[in-house]
Formats: sequence, C-alpha cells, structure tokens
Amino acid sequence: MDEQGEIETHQTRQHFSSLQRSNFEVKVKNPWYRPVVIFLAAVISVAIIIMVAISVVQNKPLKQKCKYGIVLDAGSSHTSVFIYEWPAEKENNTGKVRQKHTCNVKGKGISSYSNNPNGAGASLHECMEEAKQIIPTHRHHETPVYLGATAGMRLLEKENKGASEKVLDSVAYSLKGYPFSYQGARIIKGQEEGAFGWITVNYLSENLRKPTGTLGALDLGGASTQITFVPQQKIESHDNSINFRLYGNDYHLYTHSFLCYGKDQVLKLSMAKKLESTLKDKVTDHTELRDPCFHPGFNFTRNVQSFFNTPCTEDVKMANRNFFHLGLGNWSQCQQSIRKVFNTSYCPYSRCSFNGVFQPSVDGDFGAFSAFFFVMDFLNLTSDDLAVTKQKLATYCSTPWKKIKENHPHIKEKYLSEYCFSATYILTLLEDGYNFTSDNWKDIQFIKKIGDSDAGWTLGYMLNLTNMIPAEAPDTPLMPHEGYITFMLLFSLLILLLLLLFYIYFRRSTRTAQKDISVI
Ligand SMILES: O=c1[nH]cnc2c1ncn2[C@@H]1O[C@H](COP(=O)(O)OP(=O)(O)O)[C@@H](O)[C@H]1O
Ligand SMILES: [Ca+2]
Repeated sequence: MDEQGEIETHQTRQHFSSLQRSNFEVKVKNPWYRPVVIFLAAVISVAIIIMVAISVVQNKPLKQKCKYGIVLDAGSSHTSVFIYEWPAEKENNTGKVRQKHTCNVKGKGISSYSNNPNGAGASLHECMEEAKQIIPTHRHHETPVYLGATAGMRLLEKENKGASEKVLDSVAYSLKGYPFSYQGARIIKGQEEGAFGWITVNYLSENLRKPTGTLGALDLGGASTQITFVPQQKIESHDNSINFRLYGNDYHLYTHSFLCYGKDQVLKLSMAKKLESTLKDKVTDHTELRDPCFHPGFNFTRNVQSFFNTPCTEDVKMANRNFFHLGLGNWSQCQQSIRKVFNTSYCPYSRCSFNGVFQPSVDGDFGAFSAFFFVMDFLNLTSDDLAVTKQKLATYCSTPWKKIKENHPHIKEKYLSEYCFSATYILTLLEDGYNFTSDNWKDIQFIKKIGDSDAGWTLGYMLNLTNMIPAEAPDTPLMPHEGYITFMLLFSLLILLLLLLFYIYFRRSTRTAQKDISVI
C-alpha cells in the first residue's frame, strides 16, 4: 500500500468508526427514550387527571351546610317570626343571608296582652313549633333567637312600665323553652329600627361593598314610622345621627323614628283632633262626625274612648260618648285634616320635617316598605307620578262605601274602610312631612321584598348582633369558584395537548434518525 492508499484507508476507517459511534448512539436512544417518554406522558396525564378530579371534587359546592337565625318582630299590630338561612362558610360575604321562612303569629301584637301578660308568651307557640320543624335538629342549639319589640311596646312602656316588663318577661320565658339559643327579648329604639331597616335594604340590594349609592329606607308601621338615609348635608342633631363602618366603608346616616305616626296611631290622633273640634261643645249623645277620610255612605256608631286609649292622644281631652261616624269621601279635605297632625310652626334647626325634628333634604333613591307598600299596593298606586297618584286616590276616596265593599268582599271591613285615610296620610307624610316633591317622587320605590327576603329591620338587626357584617372587607378569592374550575380544566387540557405534540414531534424525529441510519 502506497502512502496515498494508507491515508485513504485511515480516513475510511475514521469515517466508519464515527458512523459506528453515531449508529451506536441512535441505537441506544431508540430503545431507551420511547418507553421513558410514553411512561412519563402517561404518568403526567394521570397526575393531571387526578389533580383536576380532586380540585373538582374538593371545590364543588359541597352539600350546602347552612346556619340559621330567628328574629321575632313584635310589632304594634302583630308579631312575625323570621327564619334566616346562610351558607356556614360564607357568613361574612354580603348578600348571603336569605329569608327561609316567615310565620305570622295569630292574634294581635304583644302589647295588646298588657292585661294578660302570660298570653303574650303563649301566643308565640305555633310559630316557634314551626321553626323547630324547619330548622334541622342538629342546628337547633346553635341557632340564635332574638325578639325585638317596636312602637306598640314603646307606647305600653310609656303608659304602664310594669305591664310592659311583664309582657317582655312572658315572651322571654316562652322563648327560653325552645331548643334554640335564646339571645334576648327587648324593646328596640326607634333609631335602631330605622338604621337596621336601612342595613337590611342595602344588604339585600348588595349596595354595601360597591361604590354606588345607597338606598334610603322608609318604614311605616302601625304605631311609628322611620326615615333613614345618607344625607348630603351635615346632621345638626346628635339624636338623628348613626355611624357605621361596613365592609371597609364609612356610612353617616340620618335617621328619625316618629312615635305615634304609624298609620293606626295617626288615625287615632287625627280622629281625636276632628272629634275635639267638632264635638267638644256638643253635649248630646249621638252627634255626627262628618269625616272626609271615609267613603260616602260609611255610617257607624262609635265610641270616643276607642280613639283616646293611647298616649298618642293624651294632649286632646274629651269626655266619653258615642257619635255617628259618617263618611264624606273628599280627598283634599281629608288631606287638610291630616295636615293638622304635623306641627310645622317651629324648627330649632336650619330645616325640619315636622314637630321640630331636624331633617336634611331627602337625597337619592328610597325603598318604602311595610305599610307604605301594603297600602299603596292595595290601591295600585306604586308606579304613577305624584299628580296621577293624587287623582286616583281622590277617585278612590269618593267611591261609595257600598261599592268598595262589593269590589273587595274578602277584605276585613275595618282595613277596607281605612285605606283612603291611610293612603292620604302616606302622601301627606311624604310630601308635607318629609318634603318629597313631584320631581323626586319617582325616587321612591314601594317594595315588600328584595329577592326572597322582606324589607324590614329584622335582617339588619340579626346581621348586626351576629357580627355578620364586618367593619373591613374580607379577603376575596382571586377568582370565583366556577372560574377557578374552568381555569384548572383548560390549563390541564393545554398541558395534555403540549405533551401530545411533544410526543408526536419526538416520534417523528426518532423515525427520521432511524431512516437516515438505514440509508447509510
Ligand atoms: O296586608 C296588610 N294590608 C294592610 N296593612 C297591613 C297588612 N299587614 C300589615 N299591615 C299594617 O302594617 C302595619 C304594621 O305595623 P307594625 O305591627 O309593624 O307596627 P310598628 O312597626 O309600628 O310596631 C300595621 O298598621 C298593620 O295593620
Ligand atoms: Ca314594624
């Protein structure tokens, strides 16, 4: 072999040995890489599937564990039992508490039991038994029960403190006899009634955690009425100011409760004033009271005493006697007579509603509930402008009593006869008392419920006493539960897809390498 041949042979050997090396490498990769990749892909896939499955099961709304609370609204006309329900683990979030059930206690309000206090406690029995059925037994012992009494008991306390204490003792004794967690029975203050009504409507409307405005609250009961809202102006009287810090926001509320200005007591007050001016100098029995607030043809014999059996009319003095109560059905005269129950002759502040009570000008939207709703809804007056509302009411009041009864054969006559008075009072209170105008009349929404919960003070009272509205906003998860599950699923699918692509690409490149070798 010459030198040239030597070199070629050497180069060929070198080339062959490098080929041998690369062939060796591919041969090593092939049997090793494929099963490992398949195995890894399988393990990762299974891991992802397990992860998704666990996160779905872990995070799916488990069979809701609920907690419960009971509030008894011992109003002047009747008592209602409200049962509230909320998901156990979300109690500090807004809008989570809902009204599960209500039960109306048979008979009148607890203040009517002043001569038979034990009857007050006993009257709650049926509704409390119903609560035992509705709330799961294992939750009974941890379910708080609160009783709040409003203006009927405020009046009884004024009139006869001993009797009001006995009535409260009786209802407390009765409530302690049930398997729930008794938390107290008390007369709530007018400011609390107003403020908790405001919290209720704003909690239910989910206004509290948003930067949007809040809803003012107008509550009309039988014995008192409340107005509560966030004013634009400074609150000039300490008694009308309530401050709350809720979910990290400060609220400065104006609130006032007018005792004796619920629709039943104001009827007595108005009647007392009419009787005083008409009958005072007449000594004969069976004198007539011609009343513009009752329908033409309405004619009943009544006793003066039935309008003077309350501290609300104690300033008007009259001897007891019977009189004929005759209806005239004249809306504007009725309004004139109702105006006399508002004293607007003095105001020690820059502005007042009536009776020398400070009130800033009404501002924003209002929810008007309880008897505001019952009366206006019955008369179909919840959605017109003020002028049309007045016209319709004038027509209703002038409708003969006989026709009214024919049109509503199933409504109790006492209630039916009073709707003209009550609606006229509502318009007068809102316009002359609180200073609403035809311009902002549309800002008043007459409401009974928000969602499935009644508007009223009870929900706000319970939320406050159970500390369910925190002062600071609780931390919220990054995304809602449904969003989290969707994200996890999509993300896992994406990883699977990538693995699949990676596997396909790897197989292809391996085959290409093998082909290259076989060609060589
Ligand atoms: O279905 C109804 N139609 C008309 N008025 C009603 C209805 N239900 C309740 N009311 C009236 O609503 C008022 C409720 O007052 P409540 O008993 O709460 O007194 P309070 O809040 O002054 O203590 C009473 O005047 C009652 O007659
Ligand atoms: Ca009430």
